[in-house]
Amino acid sequence: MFRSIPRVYANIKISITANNLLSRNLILRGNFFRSISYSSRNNNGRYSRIRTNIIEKRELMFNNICKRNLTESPDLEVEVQSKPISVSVTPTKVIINWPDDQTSKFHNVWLRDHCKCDKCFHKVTKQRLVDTFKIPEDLESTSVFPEPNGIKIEWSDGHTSYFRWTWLRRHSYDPQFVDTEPFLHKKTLWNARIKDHPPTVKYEDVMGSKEGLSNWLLNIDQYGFCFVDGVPPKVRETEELAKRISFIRETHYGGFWDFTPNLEHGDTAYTSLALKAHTDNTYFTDPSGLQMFHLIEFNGTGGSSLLVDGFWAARRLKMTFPEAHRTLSTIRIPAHSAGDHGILIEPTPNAYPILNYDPLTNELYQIRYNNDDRSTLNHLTSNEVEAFYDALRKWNNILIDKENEYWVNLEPGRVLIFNNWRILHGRAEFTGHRRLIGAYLNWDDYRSKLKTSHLSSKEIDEMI
Ligand SMILES: C[N+](C)(C)CCCC[C@H](N)C(=O)O
Ligand SMILES: O=C(O)CCC(=O)C(=O)O
Repeated sequence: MFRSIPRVYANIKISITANNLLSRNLILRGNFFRSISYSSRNNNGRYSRIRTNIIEKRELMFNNICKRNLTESPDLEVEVQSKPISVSVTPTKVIINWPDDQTSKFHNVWLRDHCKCDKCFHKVTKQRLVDTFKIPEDLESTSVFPEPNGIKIEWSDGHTSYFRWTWLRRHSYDPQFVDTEPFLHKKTLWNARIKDHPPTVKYEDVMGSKEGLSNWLLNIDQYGFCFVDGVPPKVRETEELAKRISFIRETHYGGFWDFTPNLEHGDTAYTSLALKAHTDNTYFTDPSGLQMFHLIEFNGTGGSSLLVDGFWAARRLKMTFPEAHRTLSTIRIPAHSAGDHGILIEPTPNAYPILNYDPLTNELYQIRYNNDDRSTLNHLTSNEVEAFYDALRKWNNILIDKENEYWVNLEPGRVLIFNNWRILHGRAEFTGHRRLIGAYLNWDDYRSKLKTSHLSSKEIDEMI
């Protein structure tokens, strides 16, 4: 547990004197330290800031307490580090020095544009009310008054803003500090050994409480899939379970599906053929985020379900064949769904890489892979064609490695839901009658429910 962290109080007054000379006396009296810093315009008109810090030994203790606790929760980092040591201003910025010796610089226009007072930000709709384009380009702070939990800023346009230290620390952009969604990034990659302890929750927990729903969603986020046991093997209850997360995504296959191998739709899913590991909807610009399956009737042979952790496979590829990994992260693949009369679905732009990384965090966020739905490769150079097929073979070898394949027999009462942007799924061929029901859910609606089922409204306000 965290020891109670001493609070640091700040009592700072900054004033801008007349004839534009900037003289600032920052007197910061806190339990641990005093800091006196001031800026003045020197002879050639440039601002220089001289700061003398008198830091007593107790401040080191403060830092040590902070450091020991920081590793345990990035959110704590926001809390603990967001009690500034000193604040200073320039004609265009407000500068905050944090206890960990980090310094954030915020443009005046950025702060004014992000003001969260009732006049500038709609408390209910969480939308901006301030007119960004009426903020003076030469906006300056006329006075700044830091308080225990935040800072009040009076602006040259007559407006007053208030920002919580925790919000400023979380949204600092120069530099950036905190991963604003730490709990969403705890991923557990897995291989075939997951069969010994697949993530599983109970239907009555999911339907019965917010905690049950949140736990289900956190499992899906962490493992990429989760079973729900005890679900009545019926359409209504299964559809209700899907809607526990969000409304169902309608596609050209309909909304909530209930299908058998009767080619009701022009897709091999509606046959008894084997389906290799794939993700669905590579032909949509925005592939479904979650896919739910409930096998409610089956009397035949075969038909086992396959799951492969695409994030695990991508990591294996990157470690063993980095060049192939680079190829599949860059070469864009076209896809189509054209089996139904009057349907020709292709994404915009018309091709995406199989492995999609966030250009900002360099985190793998989406796998788009269905070799059967891949369209004609008519846009690659000769070298790219050779590189692509070489990389594809390496990728496929990882997907079909028994070490990485999790085969499981779905059965009535056990619902499977998985992240279609991460988990590849497939099916063994089968004979006989097989009735599968399920649904797609949108990615953004899933992530929204994941956050709102886990975060308080105050935490959500901190994130936006
Ligand atoms: C709607 N339902 C899940 C039954 C079938 C979807 C068809 C799968 C398609 N080949 C794809 O990979 O997206
Ligand atoms: O029939 C199954 O078990 C899965 C079908 C499938 O892979 C799909 O609909 O995308």
